Amino acid sequence: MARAFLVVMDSVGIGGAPDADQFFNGDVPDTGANTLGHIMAACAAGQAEEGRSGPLMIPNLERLGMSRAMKLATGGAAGGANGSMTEPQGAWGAATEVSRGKDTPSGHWELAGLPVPWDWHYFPVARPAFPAELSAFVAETAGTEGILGDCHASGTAIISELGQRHVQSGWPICYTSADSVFQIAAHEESFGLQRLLDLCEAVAPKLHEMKVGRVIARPFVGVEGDFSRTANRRDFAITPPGPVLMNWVQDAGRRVYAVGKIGDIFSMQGIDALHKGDDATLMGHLGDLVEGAVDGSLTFANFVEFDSLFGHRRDVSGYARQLEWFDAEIGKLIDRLGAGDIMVLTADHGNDPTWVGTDHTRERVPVLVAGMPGPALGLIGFRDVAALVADHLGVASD
Ligand SMILES: O=P(O)(O)O[C@H]1O[C@H](CO)[C@@H](O)[C@H]1O
Ligand SMILES: [Mn+2]
Ligand SMILES: [Mn+2]
Repeated sequence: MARAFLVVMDSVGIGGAPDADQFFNGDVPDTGANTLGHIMAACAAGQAEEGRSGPLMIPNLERLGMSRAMKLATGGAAGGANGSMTEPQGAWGAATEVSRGKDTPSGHWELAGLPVPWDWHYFPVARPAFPAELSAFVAETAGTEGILGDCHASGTAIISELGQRHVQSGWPICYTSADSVFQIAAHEESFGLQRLLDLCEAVAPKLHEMKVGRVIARPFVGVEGDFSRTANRRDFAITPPGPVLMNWVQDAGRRVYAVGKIGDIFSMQGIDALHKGDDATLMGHLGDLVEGAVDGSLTFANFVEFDSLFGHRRDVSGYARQLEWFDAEIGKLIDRLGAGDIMVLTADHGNDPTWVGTDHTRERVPVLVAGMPGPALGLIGFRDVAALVADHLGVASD
């Protein structure tokens, strides 16, 4: 029986969102943002030479139609990592989001068939960013006299700025971004990792009531001048407000495997087994599932490091390296798919590393389907990805 692998390259947008002018990095609208396109251009211009060199080489994504998808998304010139516009080997298209958020849960829920039915709550770009009553509640729950931060920030910048004050005072560092998030950074040793996770879990229901999408634990280690975040991040997200692709698959008696952040993003809804780790580890898990996932199953994977390590950090060379690594690894897995399997490669939003600010960018995303030769998918909606997967598995999509 056919299997499906749905793989989200977190933040690998391809430009062209028709409503980009309504989304911002600071005061600057996202109009013209194009994560992959601008990385390709920087590479071709010799401006992404750290740890790699020359034009972006992503031959496996190219053979599935990446450049064509970008041309379709933007209505513009082909671009292309290797300049090739050869006939794609799989079905390909570009998808547009309707949910009113350019964040990870919005993108993933809609890809799983459930556009977000509400407006998220965002915190203002001001100091303090949080209502006094909320800050007091967080401090009281933490058992501290107050909180640090209370502003929009980049997570790496704020631990370097406030890490030492945090270690000395014991107060948690609370910050937000253009996403609907409440993030708490704390030192794994001086504050305690478990204490941080417990704090996030305890305050999450109140923030979810406010329609803040996620409370995120951001543990870090190190000493003044050398603080660094660890892999122990945890997201406490609002539960999806209705059934999603994974429920449809389970309801048909099939098995659902999740790889990476998918468990957090969907609060484990509709998931039988979860595999976690950094992206290299996740690629190993995905390979094991290409070998061993049972017939008729869905595997839903997220590779987050494009976004977290490079997009938010506006690191063009790093993003290009990650794309080239991912392309080489995913190419091996595509070649190992069984007869009747499909692998859908897509993304949840953009995060253009050449753009201003440090936040996501509103973009269309690629939809490249290995194992499904056929006509171009054209310009579709995010939720059509769920329908495509459900249809392939032969499960009802409602
Ligand atoms: O700057 P860091 O802490 O990585 O935060 C980023 O990660 C958050 C969640 O993905 C985004 O909302 C953005 O703020
Ligand atoms: Mn994301
Ligand atoms: Mn992000």
